[in-house]
Amino acid sequence: MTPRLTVQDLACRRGDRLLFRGLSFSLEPGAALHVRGANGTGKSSLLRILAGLLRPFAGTVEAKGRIALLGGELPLDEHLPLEKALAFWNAIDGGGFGPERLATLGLEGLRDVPVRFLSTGQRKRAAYAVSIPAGTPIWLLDEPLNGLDGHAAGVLTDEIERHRDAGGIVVAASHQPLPLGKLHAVELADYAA
Ligand SMILES: Nc1ncnc2c1ncn2[C@@H]1O[C@H](COP(=O)(O)OP(=O)(O)OP(=O)(O)O)[C@@H](O)[C@H]1O
Repeated sequence: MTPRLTVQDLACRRGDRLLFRGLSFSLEPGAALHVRGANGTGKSSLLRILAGLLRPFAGTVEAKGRIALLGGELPLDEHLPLEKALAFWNAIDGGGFGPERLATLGLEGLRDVPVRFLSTGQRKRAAYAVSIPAGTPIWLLDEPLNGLDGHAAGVLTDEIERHRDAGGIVVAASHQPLPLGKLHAVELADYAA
């Protein structure tokens, strides 16, 4: 299936505040959208709407293809060693984080370390491992490079670009510049209610 992500006239309300409204875009294979905006403008909320985890206040989201979300939290048991915590999800959805994936993400030396002891950047790399399964066509990435050192940021940037070259779609929310080619951008302040 050729992936596509189309949003029409989207509005988001959190609590009693309308964060943005009138947002529309359509992404084709290979496209990447940078969602920009100051803290609290609704970047994470938009990603959760796109992932189907939050109901929009108005408008529609049409996704063709499976969606993976790299959110702000690490969905791993904090008390388990990293390898066992990942294996839990591997058993459930046949995730693709074998030894090769751990090596790519620089996690192979951390298999026996309890998740709660991982550093900020290590947690981010583990989040990629568990949240972005190989072969998922639409990637939603919340602050994709925050906390990563230069090497890890390069590895993940290359991975994102390879995903696009293979026809994948990326929506990345960040208030920092993203070193990705041919980026579309949307500034949430332009859609503030
Ligand atoms: N469950 C909730 N109920 C009410 N308000 C919420 C809820 N979750 C988030 N908000 C509010 O919605 C607004 C947008 O939050 P969101 O996390 O989407 O912003 P953001 O642009 O991603 O911010 P940041 O750059 O700080 O990560 C914030 O003011 C936040 O307090």
